Amino acid sequence: MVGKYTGISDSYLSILKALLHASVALDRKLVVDWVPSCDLEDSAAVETPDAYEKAWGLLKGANGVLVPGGFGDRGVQGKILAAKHARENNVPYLGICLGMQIAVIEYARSVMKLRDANSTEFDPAAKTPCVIFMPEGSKTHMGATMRLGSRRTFFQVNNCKSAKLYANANYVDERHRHRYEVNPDMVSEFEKAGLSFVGRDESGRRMEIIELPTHKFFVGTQFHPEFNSRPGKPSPLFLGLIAASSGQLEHLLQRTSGAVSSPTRCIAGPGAPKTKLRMNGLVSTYFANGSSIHI
Ligand SMILES: NC(=O)CC[C@H](N)C(=O)O
Repeated sequence: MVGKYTGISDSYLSILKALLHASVALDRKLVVDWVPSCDLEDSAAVETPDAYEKAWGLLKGANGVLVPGGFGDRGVQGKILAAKHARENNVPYLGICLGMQIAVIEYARSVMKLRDANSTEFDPAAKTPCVIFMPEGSKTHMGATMRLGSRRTFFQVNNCKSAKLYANANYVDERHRHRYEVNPDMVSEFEKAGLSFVGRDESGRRMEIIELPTHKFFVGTQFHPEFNSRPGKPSPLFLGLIAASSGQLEHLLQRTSGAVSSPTRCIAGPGAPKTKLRMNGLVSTYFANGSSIHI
């Protein structure tokens, strides 16, 4: 988990719970390594070399990377570097809200060679504004100008990983909390360069889900899937992240997209599950030993 408030354990509580719900459903013991995004930045190599080494060591050792939501520019460069690491090394990535926006910025800068690409949240005069303030908000009044609450996302393609995880639904309702969005005028340029916008709002102009089809699991959402995750009803995208991080994604996608029916697993011996119950078509089992996955 690469964030700004990693020292305060409650800051990302809903994310942590959502990771846990998904890990339980997939029989994996969750291990979260907290990586302060500032410590990944070049300046940290000079100012706090021990913290820099530690942060990069944790990031490179992770089976999956999650960049949660956030506001303001402190630590943003570190989050961009984390997204780049995940993208280039085929490490499963889930970017939520700001975590999606910085993945878009990273793609523009590294792949499309648009070095000036930025969000106008961090640089209001950005030459290549790939994330912009939503037109209907007020720049001067921060109160009550956020796009908040449950909104509908329509899948644009049905063979993408996120649509399969949501059981091939035509649309999903998830909760929002943001002021900025992907610049709709740059979307076709991004798509030509290989970044897919697989979920959009009803107008088709507001980007809700990004995916890199060639990557093991590289997904970003403008919405916050963690807010709808519950024990026994894990968020589909968190299931996807945990499954991809523990080598189970193909199997999970076959099940969630209805390609195969849910098999019941039989395991005998000392590592046999203590409890077995069925949730959402997933066989959920709890192991005494528990193979761990690191996020
Ligand atoms: N919740 C978030 O991550 C917000 C992202 C970004 N700061 C925005 O306002 O759009």
